[in-house]
Amino acid sequence: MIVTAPGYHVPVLLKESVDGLQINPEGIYVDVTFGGGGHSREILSRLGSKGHLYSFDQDADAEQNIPADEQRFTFVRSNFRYLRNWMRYYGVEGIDGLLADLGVSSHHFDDESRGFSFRFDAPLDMRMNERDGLTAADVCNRYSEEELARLFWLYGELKNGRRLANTIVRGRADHPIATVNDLITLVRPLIGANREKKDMAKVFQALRIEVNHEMEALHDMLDAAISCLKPSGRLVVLTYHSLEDRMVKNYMRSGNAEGKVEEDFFGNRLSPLRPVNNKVIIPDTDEQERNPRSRSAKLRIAEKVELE
Ligand SMILES: C[S@@+](CC[C@H](N)C(=O)[O-])C[C@H]1O[C@@H](n2cnc3c(N)ncnc32)[C@H](O)[C@@H]1O
Repeated sequence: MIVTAPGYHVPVLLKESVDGLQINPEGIYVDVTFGGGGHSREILSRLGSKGHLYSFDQDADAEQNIPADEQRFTFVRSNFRYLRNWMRYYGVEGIDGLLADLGVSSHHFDDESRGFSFRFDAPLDMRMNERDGLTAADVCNRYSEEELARLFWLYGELKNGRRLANTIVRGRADHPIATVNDLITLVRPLIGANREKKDMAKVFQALRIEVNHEMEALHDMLDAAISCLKPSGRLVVLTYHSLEDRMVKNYMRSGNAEGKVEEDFFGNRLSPLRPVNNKVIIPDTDEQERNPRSRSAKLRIAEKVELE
């Protein structure tokens, strides 16, 4: 039976993603995005007494979902970009599979106090790890117009990124941006009423990705995953926007973010990973209806190749 943390987060493509790990009951697995623990609990349900699961989350709130399974489960309160160091710390020489379910959880969007959602007024924070780094308000107040335009364009895919950036820079000169409502008041006039929800979500997504350095962390984690996986070990990744999906796709095909495939003298491909599903897996209409937050999900699976 599949058990999930009620109210915290509904896991996406739960069966398909955990099936993708091809679990060996005695193997060592890593869930780098523990959240509500839905995927972790499903992995644990398929492990025997000698298997082990290490689950990462940088957000303290996730700790409330830690299962009582000390023998087979270790929670790592850290950014997943430090995966390799943590595996070394725990004396793990190779892992049989890694699952990543990227981004934030429903808990983040539903928490009225953390500034992830434009539905609630709160300090404009958006840090998953509240112990570290710039808040979204700091980004809005300190970044240059050029830097703001780049992040709205790149991480929000907003065509009017330049105008948004210019409006923020002019607005903050009168009144520093501190809260969700400060930001909404400034940018709302630039967003068409018929697209308000969609475009506001993109503005917030862009800031969240920047605040949490999500692309850089993903890059570092994928490099670390390649070096930690045993031959035939599985890499399973769920993404929610096109930039991160492109990076995952490139890594799975070529072992690097650029998608550049190295070849040996004879023209054989030298990629450390082999995609298992050439066609991306997405939630069916039933899951999309049950869980609207699954709508943008894309699942990719790859296997570590033993290079000679
Ligand atoms: C989409 S949720 C995962 C939900 C989980 N699969 C479940 O079934 O409940 C993503 C989680 O990963 C965490 N996270 C995102 N980026 C992270 C990073 N770079 N390092 C550690 N945790 C991260 C977030 O705090 C969030 O709790």
